[in-house]
Amino acid sequence: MVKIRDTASMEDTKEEQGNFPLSNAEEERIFVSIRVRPLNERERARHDVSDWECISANTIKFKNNGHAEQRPLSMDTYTYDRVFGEKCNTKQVYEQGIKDVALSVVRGVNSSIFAYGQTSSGKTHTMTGITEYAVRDIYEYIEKHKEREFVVKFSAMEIYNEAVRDLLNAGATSLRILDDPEKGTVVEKLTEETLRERTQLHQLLSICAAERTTEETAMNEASSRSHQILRLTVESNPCDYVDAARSGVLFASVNFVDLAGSERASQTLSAGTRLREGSHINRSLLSLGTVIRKLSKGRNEHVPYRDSKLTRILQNSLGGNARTAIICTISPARSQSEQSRNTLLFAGCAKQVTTNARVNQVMSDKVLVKQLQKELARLEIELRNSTPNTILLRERELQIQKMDKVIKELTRERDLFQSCAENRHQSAGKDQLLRDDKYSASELSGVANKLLRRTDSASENLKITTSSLQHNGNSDDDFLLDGNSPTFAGPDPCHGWEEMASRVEPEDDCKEVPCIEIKEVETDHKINVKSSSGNDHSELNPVAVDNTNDLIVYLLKKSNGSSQIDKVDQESSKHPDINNLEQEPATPQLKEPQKVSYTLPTEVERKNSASSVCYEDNLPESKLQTTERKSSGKKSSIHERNASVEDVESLWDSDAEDTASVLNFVVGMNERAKQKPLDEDMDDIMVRARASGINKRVNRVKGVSLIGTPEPCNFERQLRDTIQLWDACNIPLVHRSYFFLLIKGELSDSVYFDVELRRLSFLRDTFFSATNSTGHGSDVTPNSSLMSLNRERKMLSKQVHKKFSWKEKNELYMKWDVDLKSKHRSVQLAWCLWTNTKDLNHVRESAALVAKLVGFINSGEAPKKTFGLGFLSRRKA
Ligand SMILES: Nc1ncnc2c1ncn2[C@@H]1O[C@H](COP(=O)(O)OP(=O)(O)OP(=O)(O)O)[C@@H](O)[C@H]1O
Repeated sequence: MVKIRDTASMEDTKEEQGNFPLSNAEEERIFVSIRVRPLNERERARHDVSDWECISANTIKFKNNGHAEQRPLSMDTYTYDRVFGEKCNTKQVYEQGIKDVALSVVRGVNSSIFAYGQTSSGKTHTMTGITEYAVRDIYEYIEKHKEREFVVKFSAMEIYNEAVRDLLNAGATSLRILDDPEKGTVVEKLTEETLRERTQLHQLLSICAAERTTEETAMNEASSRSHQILRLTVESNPCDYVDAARSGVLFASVNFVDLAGSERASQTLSAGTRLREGSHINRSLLSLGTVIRKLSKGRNEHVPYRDSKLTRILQNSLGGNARTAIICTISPARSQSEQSRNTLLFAGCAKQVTTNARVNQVMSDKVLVKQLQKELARLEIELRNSTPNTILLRERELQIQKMDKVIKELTRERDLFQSCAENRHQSAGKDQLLRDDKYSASELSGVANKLLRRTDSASENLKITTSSLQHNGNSDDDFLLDGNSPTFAGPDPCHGWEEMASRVEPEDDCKEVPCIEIKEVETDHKINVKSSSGNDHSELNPVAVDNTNDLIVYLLKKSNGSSQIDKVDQESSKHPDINNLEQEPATPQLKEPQKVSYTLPTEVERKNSASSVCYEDNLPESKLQTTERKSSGKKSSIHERNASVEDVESLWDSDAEDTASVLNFVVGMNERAKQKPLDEDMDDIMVRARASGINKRVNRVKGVSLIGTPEPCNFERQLRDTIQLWDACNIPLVHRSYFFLLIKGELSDSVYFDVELRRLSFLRDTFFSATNSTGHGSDVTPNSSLMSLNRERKMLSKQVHKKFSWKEKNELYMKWDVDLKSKHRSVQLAWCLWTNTKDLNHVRESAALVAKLVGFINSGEAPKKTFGLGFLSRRKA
């Protein structure tokens, strides 16, 4: 449905549309007119008088003429759209209102013209003329507008006793009433008429008019007892003043309805067939009246259109999609006054009814198919033309997405570096102070770089081999492997960081940082000689022993015998705690030493003992001799001199405190033992050593040669095994750091190592045995451990990147700058990765821990090489 457009373009059609304004046709009242016929012959014969007078164009007045017997009417004037008196002809009735409604059909607007009134009031007489005029005007309009195509369909039906008959097909059965969603109520089996059938229509109308003329003479005897409907349906292409698509078809119909007489049955004095006819007529008219009355009230209540065939067929015309005009005909005779009054009341109700007419546009099947075909062709053309563009567009969208990603990544990096730059700028003052400090971050980071590089080369040789012992170079590049540094078989924890360190800040200065000497490591571990490896040392061959400790024990046993060792143990049990010697002044009275039985009962230890490479075992005899010569070159040869306090002091004062030197010393002691009992000299040595305040070295001497306290090789082995297991189990650096904080160079350290080794071996055997085939022990190579570290680092890196937002990371970096005083981004990042946590408090604690570690390392109290953060240590002054 398309609403009628209220535009100036409609003005040119007003002339032919008459007075009925189309612009207000969207919602309008039913056009109601009254026509009063003249008194007919019969009425005149009865000397009936006319009681109705049209006092204006739209007002009719009842003339009471002073007849006393006449029941007074409730009102005597009635106003309608138009009233036509006795002297008005049908053409005037048509021209003054009906024409405009009837011609709406050519513009696609439904219309209906009713004739309502009592029998013989002139309904048929009026409608016959109006239909003729309307059809004539419609055809004239069609002929006048040759630019438009019209299809006119004509049908005539009769509703008689609630049955619909086709008046143009006498033999047809009753017609069924169907509901069309687009065209409204239609009657099946419509007879189509074209312009060529115009003659037939006129013939029909002429016949009707002739019949009515005959009826006039017979009056009620020829009265129509049915409702006759002539329907003219017009299909056309849209006119200019309708806002409709050109491809649509206007579809409208005009109904000319000649109703049956509205008189009451009682007034007809009929019976039988007439009564039955009247009941049906009254039923239809009663329904029509009810519909009109309900519509006139304007309420949204149910309108009983389906109560009768008449109202059902005229549903659209009554308050629906149609313009409607009702001509109420009345007889002026006084004898018909009450009927006339009823008709006027009906007209008054009808006047209140509004309809909502619209232009009906219907897509015919042919037009619809054509339109769809056109649309399909257009879309196909568009698709063909747009295909390359679509592909190109998608490619460009992908490019844009990629560029967006790159831009975001670059923006992120830029922001990160900007924040770094700001942090550095803010801490410039602090940096200045740090530069003055020997422990400045830049120095540390530079040192870290260099150490990392060195560690890299060193890690390739980390397996303890004879060659590593042979290495005694003093060059800075090899300082990590010099004899003063504790060596271990595991991979360097720093190794995995070197790549990041060198990548992030390759320009860092590399400063030499000598390792903390091994002599600073307090190795006060006591070892129960008998349980060091579970071997029977009395049967040991010096070449076949597994480790240094076993070798020492073997040598001692060989020189002094088991009884001597037992004696030493007994003697040592009387000695005071060696740790107390540091705090207490030197005194010749020995305190009872703390006896800590260091047992290695675990399978891990036993495996290590069997698999770990022993310095001495792998030390070729020729090299050993070389070492001995070197030692003898510096100090008086132990082989040549018997061990004495001077020997011990000079030995520990010397820089050659490597394991080989210790072994040389032990060998010398062994040879000396062959000549003279050892206990006297050793007691003498101990007393004098304490007096000279070199208790650490005394402890070490004791550990090496007298009472079996932990000696360097054992400590190194524990450390090495621990680190290997750390690597094998991917133990985070934070744990390693905490562990090293426990190590204070005391006898109790062995307990920590023991527990740690047990725990790690359990972890490795339980969780890492399947994934890490190399496991722990000599199979762990630096390369494999490095790969493991890198894997762990990558894994943690992913986790950290997921866990930390950039804001958190920046906060973390800032915290690092403050706490660690390190601008070395790679160190910070590495720590961040290793800590593997999102809890910033924990990270801060870790940072504080690292700072503490750095201080710990710098103070010389920790074996820096054993720390993953050893490279952070400063150059010794
Ligand atoms: N305006 C008129 N001028 C002259 N004669 C008229 C007029 N109206 C009606 N008549 C005549 O009155 C007679 C009855 O008219 P008509 O048949 O049209 O009435 P009706 O309302 O159709 O009756 P029915 O309901 O019984 O069909 C006819 O002979 C007709 O010629």
